[in-house]
Amino acid sequence: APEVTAEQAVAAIEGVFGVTPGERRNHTKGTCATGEFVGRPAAAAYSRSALFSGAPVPVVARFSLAGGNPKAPDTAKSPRGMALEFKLGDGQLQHMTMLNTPVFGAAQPQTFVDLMLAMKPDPATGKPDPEKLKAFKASHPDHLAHAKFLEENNPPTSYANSSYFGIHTFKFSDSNNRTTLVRWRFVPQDGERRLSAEELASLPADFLEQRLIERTRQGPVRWDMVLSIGEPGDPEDNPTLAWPENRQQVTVGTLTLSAAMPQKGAACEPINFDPLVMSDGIAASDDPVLHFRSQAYAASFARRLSER
Ligand code: HEM
Repeated sequence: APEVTAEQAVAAIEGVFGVTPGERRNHTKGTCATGEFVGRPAAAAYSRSALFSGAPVPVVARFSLAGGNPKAPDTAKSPRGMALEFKLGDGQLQHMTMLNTPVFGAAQPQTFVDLMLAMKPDPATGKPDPEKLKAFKASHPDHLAHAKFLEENNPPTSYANSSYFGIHTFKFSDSNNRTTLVRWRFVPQDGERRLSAEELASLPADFLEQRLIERTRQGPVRWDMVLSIGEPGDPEDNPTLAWPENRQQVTVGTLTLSAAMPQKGAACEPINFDPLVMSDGIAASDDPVLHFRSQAYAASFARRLSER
């Protein structure tokens, strides 16, 4: 079969959620934040990136709910996102565009597009056809680990009480050009907290933005950036497969967010958080989903810009 294109992927997302003119086609509902990142010397053993110099690096962040519904309820059992743009001193940028799930729900772009086609509302009922969703799950085993995680783990009580995972494998290169395969995640110093069943049923549609704004008013909110160090045989190009938990863990820096605000007119709004924007010392693996994302985000970005 011919490979699916980025335009087809964005059109399929629009088929499920419709279009909010001028807005992101996916992760439409979101909140901006600002702060800085400080790397630790331990990182130099893996990457020469200026990100880890130890000097404070300004960060623009965006938190979001997956999907193209601008009014998605904050109780939805869907992924939450954290996107970071690091402004390195020498004009370089580094992006990290993460989810609160340790794995993704598609080993190939086609699986993502097939999910959108299966989720498309039936014109008769206004809801997805349960038979199509069943058929999708039966024919796409690469989707199941992600779906199971979302089913078994309620959403976070606050954006500040969640871990966020880079999910894909990346290649870190040190100053001698020695390469290490890594996966990264951001672990909240406030601790992980999930909604109880009762909160899931009773909370209003909007609380994540207000809680983050209030949390940052009380003082800076921090996450540690932790690497898992890959070993031979670990999956390098499949974001649906977790690495063994006993891989070496290295804390390479701390993210500090000091302010949060609605996205309208704020610094994160116009950014295309393309995950392939990387600094010297950090490079992509061959993961086909990682490479496809860059094209899909560009297509979504072009659409939302043209409507402004
Ligand atoms: C085939 C796979 C995927 C497709 C087609 C896709 C598509 C998209 C699109 C179209 C956007 C909106 C871009 C914009 O207008 O700026 C988006 C946003 C986002 N995606 Fe993906 N995505 C995929 C996989 C992933 C994965 C694996 C992750 C995390 C590891 C992820 C995390 C995010 C986040 C956090 C945002 C919001 C970024 C922001 O705040 O601007 N996505 N995605």
